[in-house]
Amino acid sequence: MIHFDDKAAFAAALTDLPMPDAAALEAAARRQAMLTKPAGSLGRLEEIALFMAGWQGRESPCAERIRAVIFAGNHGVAARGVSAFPTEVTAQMVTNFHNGGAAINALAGMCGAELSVVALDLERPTGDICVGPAMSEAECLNALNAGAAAVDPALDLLLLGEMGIANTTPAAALCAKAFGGTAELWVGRGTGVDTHGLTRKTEAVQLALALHGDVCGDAFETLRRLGGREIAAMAGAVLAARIVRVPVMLDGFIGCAAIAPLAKEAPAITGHCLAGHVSAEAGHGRLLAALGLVPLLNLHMRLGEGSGAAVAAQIVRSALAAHGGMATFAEATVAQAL
Ligand SMILES: Cc1cc2ncn([C@H]3O[C@H](COP(=O)(O)O)[C@@H](O)[C@H]3O)c2cc1C
Ligand SMILES: O=C(O)c1cccnc1
Repeated sequence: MIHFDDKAAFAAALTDLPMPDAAALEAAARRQAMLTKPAGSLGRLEEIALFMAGWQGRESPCAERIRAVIFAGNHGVAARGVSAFPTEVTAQMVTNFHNGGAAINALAGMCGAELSVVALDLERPTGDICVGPAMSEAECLNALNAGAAAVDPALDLLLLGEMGIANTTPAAALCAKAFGGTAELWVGRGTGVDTHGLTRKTEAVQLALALHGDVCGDAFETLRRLGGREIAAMAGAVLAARIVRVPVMLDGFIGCAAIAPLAKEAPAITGHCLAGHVSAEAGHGRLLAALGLVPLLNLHMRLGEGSGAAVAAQIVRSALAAHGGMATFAEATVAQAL
């Protein structure tokens, strides 16, 4: 299991990212070329099969062991009226996840994922990012390691989700810090705030950037100051998954914002990540473009929880079913292209 001993270990891991298995990639590409279809006719399904082959290190990758992890955390900035819902909903939804009643329970079931829920100190919200750092160094490191601990090297695919009332606000701050642009450019309606709520979010992001913008020296410090526990956990999970070459399916705006500070330092961090979907949250499309990711789906979802990632995992399963299950031209005695 991966564990980051201190922030220096986290920073060091970010500068030493493993790459996919070139031999497996080549073998998978050779197999792909022999399957009974015109070259490229399965479009992105072919790319996904090669992506999975490279990270799993085998010619015929599989999607049997899929885990969806939902990290939950509470946010001090919620007190500024930046969400349409009260903060109790975070813990209530955690109970709902355990009872099987949330969207992600149904959707994880459909893609064959086991669901794991990691509640991170819900009774202790982070500090309000407008007046101080979200977390102490120890809290941030703990959150990163909670994410790393959710990564089992034996997984075929890891889906990352989150639950945390108000977390689209720190997510917007992380995007603005990593990729520039005004607060307005990155804030969106989240759970459905009205125009006044949107103004309060914009102001909160502006205050947070004014306070921390110049002192976020690296990815750890940025996550610590502007992020939140579930956000840092997703970042830790992405980096840990990379170390053990487990491919990751990202979900919506918050999950992608979690890796923005990492991507600013090490753009290659997205190499083992697929973007499940582009959510309806205003900044998500722009964020995906900045991360260099092309979403698999655009279903106008704006839920979080890993819901879009779980739907997209079914596309991965389809890609691998074709890649592993189709006959070759030789096996099926089908004539090849002229
Ligand atoms: C019942 C309910 C279930 C959810 N599941 C995910 N979210 C999503 O909404 C929150 C972010 O939006 P904001 O920043 O506006 O609070 C996060 O918890 C996210 O996971 C939910 C929100 C609610 C209300
Ligand atoms: O993009 C998301 O995942 C999202 C958007 C709004 C609210 N919660 C999550």
